[in-house]
Amino acid sequence: MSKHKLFLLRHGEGAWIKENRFCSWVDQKLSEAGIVEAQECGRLLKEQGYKFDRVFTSLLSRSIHTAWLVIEAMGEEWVPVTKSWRLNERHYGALIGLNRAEMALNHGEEQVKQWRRSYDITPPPIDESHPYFSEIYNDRRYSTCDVPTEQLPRSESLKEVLDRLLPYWNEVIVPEIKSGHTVLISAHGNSCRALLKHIENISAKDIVGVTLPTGTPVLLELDEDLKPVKPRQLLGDQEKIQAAIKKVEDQGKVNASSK
Ligand SMILES: O=C(OP(=O)(O)O)[C@H](O)COP(=O)(O)O
Repeated sequence: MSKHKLFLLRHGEGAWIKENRFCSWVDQKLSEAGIVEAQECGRLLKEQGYKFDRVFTSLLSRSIHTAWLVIEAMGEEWVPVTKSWRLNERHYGALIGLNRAEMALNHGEEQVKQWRRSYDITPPPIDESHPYFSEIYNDRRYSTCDVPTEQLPRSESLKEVLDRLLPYWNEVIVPEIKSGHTVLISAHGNSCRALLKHIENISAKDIVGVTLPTGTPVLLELDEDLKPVKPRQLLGDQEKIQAAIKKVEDQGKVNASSK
């Protein structure tokens, strides 16, 4: 029987989604469309009668703004919001800022798919010569983390995302859920995929086929041990959701719309 409801949300569209660039730890804001997506998401959740007691976000503005817009649209701005780097998007290393369609042209679509969706392939690391290195590592927010800046990732596979996320999940989020609180996690495509892999016990092979669109809440109904009691539900118009998933998948093809 379902005892707990947990909501995972990939933030609304970010500015670089239009440009088809790997965004990752670069702090791009929501686009105009992303703002609307987050507001519509909040309205949908309200209409369906859901309420949150705790909200968790990454340290990246797009996940924080999405959370704010959602709870504002629900008329629930008072709900506590807690932020951690451990919910940040996967660190895409040297791929940060690159265009996916150009990458597919240069390295092949299959290689780009492996970089994007495989479980244990780590992209090449970012180094000091990378155009976004200092913007990321000199940002004041990363001096507040529970590890020194030098120990923050320089590139991550999905497995490595799960490794850094799990302590936070187990020590901070799980106790909130078990105490009876309904939790929204407003995070990113791959930090949500890592968490889904863990909660739903998805195999390394099958996680390759899991893609999350922006601004679409994923409802997980869990038993007292936080095991799913039914398949995950992506809330909203199912046709639009399927089209949005395909659009994300197609970003890694040579003929993707924005190059
Ligand atoms: O920043 C990113 O994800 P986000 O938009 O969920 O924060 C990544 O660049 C997503 O890229 P991917 O869909 O190729 O894994």
